[in-house]
Amino acid sequence: MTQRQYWLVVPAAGIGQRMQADRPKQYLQLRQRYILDITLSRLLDTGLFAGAMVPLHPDDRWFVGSDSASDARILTCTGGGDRSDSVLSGLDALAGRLSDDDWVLVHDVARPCVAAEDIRRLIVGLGEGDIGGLLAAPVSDTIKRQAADADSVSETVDRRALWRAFTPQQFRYGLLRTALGRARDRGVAVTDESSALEAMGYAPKLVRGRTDNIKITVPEDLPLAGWILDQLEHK
Ligand SMILES: Nc1ccn([C@@H]2O[C@H](COP(=O)(O)OP(=O)(O)OP(=O)(O)O)[C@@H](O)[C@H]2O)c(=O)n1
Ligand SMILES: C[C@](O)(CO)[C@H](O)COP(=O)(O)O
Repeated sequence: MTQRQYWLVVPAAGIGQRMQADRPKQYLQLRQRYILDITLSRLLDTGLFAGAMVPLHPDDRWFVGSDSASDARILTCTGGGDRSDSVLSGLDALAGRLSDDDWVLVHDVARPCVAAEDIRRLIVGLGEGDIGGLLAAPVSDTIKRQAADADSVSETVDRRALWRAFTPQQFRYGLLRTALGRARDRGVAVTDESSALEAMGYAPKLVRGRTDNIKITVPEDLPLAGWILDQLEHK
């Protein structure tokens, strides 16, 4: 049987508007390291991947000074206007290195607390026959739908079948490239890879992941991520 390669695409072309910092959030520091360097080393140190493609903002001036810039396992390309454009640019830039059946794991650069055990659970949980899937966790809060005035509750939503989508999200290279290309061509907005596959009628697999795999989004997430990393590294 052919041994399939596993590659990473780590979109890092965002500007971090909600973080309100003086630079994109992936270049803020946690324990004297860029978030980008922490995320990439936690992924690559698993030893599971052939390499990582990292789409960057066209005006990025920080990557060149990062530890990752001198890591031969890491390639870069220019990202796009939204996350899905950046991921598609990354997949396009990998053309010729992967065959359609190789696996790609897409992981937000803004999720540095990803645990190696979660990555392994995702890869093992998706059999060779599967189209792919994602790390996710069942919603645990009571969920409200806002009313038209945006200030009050219209209803409480039944949460029993609701999951929060995380990354990594793992799909076959060829199918993911096709799905994201179609979503773009049809003007379908997709905020994750699974949505692009769902739009083609596929049902990606949900693999339960750790809820401390947070996406650093707003300022209060930064100290929380530092604390989570301390716990993960002292286990
Ligand atoms: N055009 C874009 C937008 C986002 N991303 C990446 O997609 C991931 C998730 O996006 P998000 O957390 O929303 O990051 P930002 O877009 O940077 O944040 P904001 O929405 O607050 O501006 C991040 O790793 C981000 O760098 C990207 O590669 N290209
Ligand atoms: C991919 C993702 O992190 C899954 O939760 C999320 O969809 C990214 O969304 P954002 O709109 O870019 O924050």
